[in-house]
Amino acid sequence: MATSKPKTVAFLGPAASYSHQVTKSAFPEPEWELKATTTIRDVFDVVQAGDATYGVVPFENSTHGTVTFTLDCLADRSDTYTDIAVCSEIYLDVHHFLLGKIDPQASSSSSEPHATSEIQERPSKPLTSLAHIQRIYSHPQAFGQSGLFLQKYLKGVELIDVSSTSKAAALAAADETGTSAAIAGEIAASLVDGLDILARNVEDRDDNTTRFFVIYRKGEEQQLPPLTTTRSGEEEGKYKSLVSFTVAHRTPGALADVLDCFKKLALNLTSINSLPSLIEPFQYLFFVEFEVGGIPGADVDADERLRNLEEMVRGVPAERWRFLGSWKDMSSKSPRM
Ligand SMILES: O=C(O)C(=O)Cc1ccccc1
Repeated sequence: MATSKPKTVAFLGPAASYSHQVTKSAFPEPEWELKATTTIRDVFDVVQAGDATYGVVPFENSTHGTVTFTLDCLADRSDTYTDIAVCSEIYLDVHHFLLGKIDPQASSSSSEPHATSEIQERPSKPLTSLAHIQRIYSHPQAFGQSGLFLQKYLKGVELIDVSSTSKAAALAAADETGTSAAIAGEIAASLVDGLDILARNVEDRDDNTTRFFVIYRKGEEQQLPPLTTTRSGEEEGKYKSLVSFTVAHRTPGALADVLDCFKKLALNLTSINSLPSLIEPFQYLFFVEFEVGGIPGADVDADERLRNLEEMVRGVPAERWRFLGSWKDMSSKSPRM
């Protein structure tokens, strides 16, 4: 079958978001055409519609936890994304900056040079006075990862959630009063005109890391995305899979019975999440991510383990069981930067 479609990858934009940074590193241009969307849901829509071969979405952060917008789309409680699955993961070290305009009233003595010591003090000190800042824009994840800094230096200042950190940077730059700031990445500071760096590394922890998923449409001829380089250079393959399901709401031990299937098949769990099922109040849809060992689709043992799991959970039973993909474990790896 001839494929005339351009190789497009959708990501949460605008340019200079963390999603853009990670997408560029894994899907270099001009080989890949990158398509910025306004929301995470748009990424799912574009991939489901077949208008992009892949989509890149943030899934979880080491400091602040699951990105609920992404989990909500994966939950797909209205059966809109029935063809979407995860085929890859990418880890990104995330260091946030406070960007805005330096207060022209601030005396120059208040602007301390930034000490680049090896062990950074947390929360890090602002580079200049922040007394003029009245509002801060950012993605809710970035606010959640920078709580110590905000609490110490910007207590009581209005925090405004927006769709991405790069959108936040654009909004702060557009405020001519100079009283708005954004929490965004260093790349936003250089790509968005008219912003000064007011503070560096405002994240609560130095090891702040976000894991992104690469999604695709099942059944499409899948050209695997380019492999990311490894921190240690090794290419040994452990694979992970993700499933979602509900269990009988009023049966004691129903969730334990499903989890017991993973135990019996020696499938090590790597994450568990839940969201309201929207079937009835306080019933939950569960997401279980687990190690499968070899390459699903190419390794007989891995395929058999997945088949056995599917069979076993049917007898327990798990309801609304959905297989959301398998991919190579990149937890010790980073994208090309
Ligand atoms: O808003 C962005 O830049 C994103 O790509 C989402 C996000 C926000 C905070 C940390 C990592 C990803």
